[in-house]
Amino acid sequence: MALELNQVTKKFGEFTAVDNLSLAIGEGTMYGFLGANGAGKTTTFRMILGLLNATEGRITWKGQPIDYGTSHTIGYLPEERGLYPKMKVEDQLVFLGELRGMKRNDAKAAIRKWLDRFEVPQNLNKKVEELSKGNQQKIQVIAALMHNPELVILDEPFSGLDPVNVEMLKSAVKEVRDQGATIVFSSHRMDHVEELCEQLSIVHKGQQIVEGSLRDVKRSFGRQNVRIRSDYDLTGLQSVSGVRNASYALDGAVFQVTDDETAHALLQEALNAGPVRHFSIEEPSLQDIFIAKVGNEHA
Ligand SMILES: Nc1ncnc2c1ncn2[C@@H]1O[C@H](COP(=O)(O)OP(=O)(O)OP(=O)(O)O)[C@@H](O)[C@H]1O
Repeated sequence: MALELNQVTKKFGEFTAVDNLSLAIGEGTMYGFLGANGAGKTTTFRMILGLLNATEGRITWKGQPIDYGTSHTIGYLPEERGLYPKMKVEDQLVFLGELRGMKRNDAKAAIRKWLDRFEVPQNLNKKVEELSKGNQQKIQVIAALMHNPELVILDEPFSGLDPVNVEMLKSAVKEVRDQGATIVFSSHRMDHVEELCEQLSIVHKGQQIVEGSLRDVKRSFGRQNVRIRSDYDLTGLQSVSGVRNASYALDGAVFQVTDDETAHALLQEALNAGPVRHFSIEEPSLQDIFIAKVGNEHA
């Protein structure tokens, strides 16, 4: 495994922010790190990067602890974005690239390539404070990727981006992964994680409560969704035995069930109410799993 966390704990005084966390992340994979606010994601990232010391446990990248010597092979998008508002985009990125061991001309070429890629070449000589929040975010993403890092850690990379920019960033991140980088990112958006990640963890109050491949996580959840569309009243169906949860929309309802018999009983009841326009049994979404595991109050 490329990145390994072995029984890592972080305490701030008496408070345990990360509790006995173990992760094994394969080289060239994309890993989703999920959790509600305060779950311990940023603290974990800071420990991986060596910005915080773990209270207990061991963290290695390709078998070695991450330190100053390896830091140029790592790209980090921090949650609290930290650009200098008065500095021009190019000067700022050249400075950050040089800090990561790039030659000036290589940095300049990479900056132009990435600004084109993110469709903002006109921002090269603008001050950061002149840019919109989303465009500042693109600059910070470029700072994390421009030196072709082997390990990329992205803390909430999609927050604050509009849907077009989200797609642009997703495809850039996939490309970086396809070129061999290992990518770990946190997100509150389950759909992004479903789309991008082979493996994932859900942490809750510092503890890992779910871990594995997307497929295994879904299978082991043991529930499926029954979707029914009908113009007739379906509200009585939530009392069908075996229904765990029901949500209603204008054109129908979704019921969480644990077995096929309940699904068929739901179909029968719906047909008793009137014609059914759509019936399907679907695997649970990551959102369903997150809410069931972490609780509605954090969704
Ligand atoms: N330096 C610190 N001193 C004391 N407590 C801290 C410190 N840094 C983080 N914490 C606490 O540790 C817990 C985990 O915080 P962390 O920032 O890692 O959560 P997170 O999962 O990244 O949350 P979010 O999704 O809101 O960014 C929180 O309760 C936070 O208040």
